[in-house]
Amino acid sequence: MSQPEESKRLLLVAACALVDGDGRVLIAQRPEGKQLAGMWEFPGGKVEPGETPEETVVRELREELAIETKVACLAPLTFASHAYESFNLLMPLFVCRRYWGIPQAQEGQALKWVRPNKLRDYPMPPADEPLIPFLIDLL
Ligand SMILES: Nc1nc2c([nH]c(=O)n2[C@H]2C[C@H](O)[C@@H](COP(=O)(O)OP(=O)(O)OP(=O)(O)O)O2)c(=O)[nH]1
Repeated sequence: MSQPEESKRLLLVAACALVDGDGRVLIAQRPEGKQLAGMWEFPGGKVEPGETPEETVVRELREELAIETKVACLAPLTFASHAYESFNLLMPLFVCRRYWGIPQAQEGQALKWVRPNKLRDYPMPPADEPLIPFLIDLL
């Protein structure tokens, strides 16, 4: 049964558009068995207690993609706010153009570098759709 509106929790997730030298952004496919499986998303994850969203992105890029970056290399672009059935998502989206290493999927997820105007060819979580025009404008 879905939760009543007023008891839905607010989930803070920090995500990152990693940009390469050609102005393409990296998306990752959510693995089978997870919520929203098969959808293409921006790397990131839940902000853990005591973390800033920027620290979350640095950690998640290391865990998911084995690349290193720094808080100072993250620029805020926009945010997603979406009411999912069981929680309300608030997701700042950062842009990162400076990082060390070559992204390699650490959790079996498929990865793709995509031009922002092609992002609509990939099914993304509903929260992500409003983010696409900001990336098209930027890149
Ligand atoms: N990383 C990321 N998450 C997104 C995007 N769009 C979107 O709706 N989400 C949602 C999916 C999840 O409910 C939540 C991210 O949680 P997560 O990836 O850390 O955690 P998860 O559900 O995979 O579960 P777990 O790793 O904690 O087991 O945010 C996106 O572009 N990137």
